[in-house]
Amino acid sequence: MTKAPLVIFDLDGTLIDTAPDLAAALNHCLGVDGHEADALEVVRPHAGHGARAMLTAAYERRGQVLSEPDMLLALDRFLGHYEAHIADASLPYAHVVPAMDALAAAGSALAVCTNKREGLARLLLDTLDLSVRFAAICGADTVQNRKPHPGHIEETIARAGGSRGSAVMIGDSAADIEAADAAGVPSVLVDFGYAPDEGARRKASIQISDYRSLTPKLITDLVASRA
Ligand SMILES: O=C(O)COP(=O)(O)O
Ligand SMILES: [Mg+2]
Repeated sequence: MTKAPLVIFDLDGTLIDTAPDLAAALNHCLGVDGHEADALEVVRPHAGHGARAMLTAAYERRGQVLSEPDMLLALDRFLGHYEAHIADASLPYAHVVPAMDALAAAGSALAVCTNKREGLARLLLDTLDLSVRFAAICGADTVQNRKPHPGHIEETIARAGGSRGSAVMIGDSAADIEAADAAGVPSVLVDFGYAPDEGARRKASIQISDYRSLTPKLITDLVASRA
């Protein structure tokens, strides 16, 4: 029997616009070190690559390289602030909640596959009252190898009780699209996320600019294209 479609969402830059709270955590660290805050638009392109990448880029902009011990201290400070303010300003992208409602009503299961730590992903989704929608929430530390490794998507599918032949990955970055490609799963690139590079655009099965395009028919067509 063919399984119901499983729609797997990346989190940062795909399902939730987390950049404002990530930028606030970064600016907290910069402030402690006596630096001026960065504007959200400067930080946004780095927001999908994790705290270490955001800190590295911010100090690079100031001509500085943090030593590993200083980086570990900054990471601790960043994550402490972020956890305490995880959904002060983070919100689901426009139209994604009705799109998930329609997918679920049409029989699709939903899951999250994120390079955020699972605990932070769950805290964010709990705070926004979204966790119950997902058959699985699979973070970077849930698996041995995170995206772009295909194992991250394969483990998400297994935990959600889905199958590779009926799964579709929705993401905003090359890591999402490459992981899907390597797992043999069709992918949808959202072009409003944090890091849609050229390679991701080429490799994605399709691109969307608006969640009103993410219909049950689009998902069944993508699944059928791999059958
Ligand atoms: O936190 C990160 O590194 C990126 O998270 P994402 O995989 O949900 O975009
Ligand atoms: Mg992302």
